[in-house]
Amino acid sequence: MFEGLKEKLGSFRDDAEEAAEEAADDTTDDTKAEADEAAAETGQSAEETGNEDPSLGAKAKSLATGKVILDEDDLEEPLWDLEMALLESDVEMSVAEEILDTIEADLTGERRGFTEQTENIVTAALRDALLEVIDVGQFDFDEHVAASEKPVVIVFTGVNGVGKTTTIAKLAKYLDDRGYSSVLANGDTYRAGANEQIQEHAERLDKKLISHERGGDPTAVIYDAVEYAEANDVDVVLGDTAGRLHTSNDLMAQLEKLDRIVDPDLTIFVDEAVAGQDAVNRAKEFDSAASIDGTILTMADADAQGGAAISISYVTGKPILFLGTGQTYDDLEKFDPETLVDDLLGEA
Ligand SMILES: Nc1nc2c(ncn2[C@@H]2O[C@H](COP(=O)(O)OP(=O)(O)OP(=O)(O)O)[C@@H](O)[C@H]2O)c(=O)[nH]1
Repeated sequence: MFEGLKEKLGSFRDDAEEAAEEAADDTTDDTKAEADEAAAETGQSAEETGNEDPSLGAKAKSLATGKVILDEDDLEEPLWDLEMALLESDVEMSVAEEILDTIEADLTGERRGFTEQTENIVTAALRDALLEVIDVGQFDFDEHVAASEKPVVIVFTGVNGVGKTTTIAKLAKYLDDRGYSSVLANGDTYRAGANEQIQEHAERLDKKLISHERGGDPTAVIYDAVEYAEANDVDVVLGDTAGRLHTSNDLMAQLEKLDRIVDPDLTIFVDEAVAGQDAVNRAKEFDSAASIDGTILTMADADAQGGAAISISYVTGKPILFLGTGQTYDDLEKFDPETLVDDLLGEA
């Protein structure tokens, strides 16, 4: 998962560390030269005079503890390369800029005190920068379900063909494993074959499916599912919707009606990690049309770039809740920003 991105982050780390070492050498040389000069003037050694320039002395000394790091010029090239690498990985422009700003602020000047090796300092800056954009509005899905009044109604939105149906089935299994019953509802009354497709999953998972004829009203389907859940003590309603984005008015009208009549607890946007920047753009559009509460990215297992995973939370202001990591029902990983960042930095 995200191998290409890991490699690029690794290259930045190497380059930034090298730049840090070079800057450290320069500073040490400067300090030594100043001290030697002062010693030559008095005919004593620098240690004897105690005459080392206090600021340079402090700077050189701090290199051992890693307190003063670099100035902007030292970092210009590695940061430029990192920006290009992030954009190549389909990271959204504003997200790439935020990452660079955080790294620069962390590594230059004395904004933070470090007590470790250069390697750790660069890694810490990268970690901070990644978390800054990925860890946005994160909430615990399991806790949310536990704390919500039952039935919890979760509606899924997003364009067709991104694995939405499989994701709903995976989530039914996920909930099952945690002791929650669920009912599936096919609010995608638009697409031919949608009922049959979700029915197959429902049968395999031994779940009830509520569906209407093709062309029916999606809100009515989900409403029926809520009634079914209430009557049968079912904990969670998982409702698919048609992912049409022909005009956002269509979508808005559909979701406004859903909001008014069913009032879902969560609206989750589903898209493919592999779609990169397209997924990020769609997330923005769906969020402005439907005000999403979070995202599930499918096909993360097939995505080397990681651009969508890095960008979507920052761009929408809503967290990623799960990653789809394969084709079986168990291939759904709860999203944890720290775990992702550890993985990206090879620290998992
Ligand atoms: N490798 C991988 N395959 C997935 C993942 N999620 C879904 N798939 C596969 O993608 C294919 C399409 O998934 P479906 O759920 O049927 O999605 P769809 O019918 O194309 O479209 P929607 O349900 O409308 O999104 C299926 O073969 C799924 O097994 C995932 O996270 N990783």
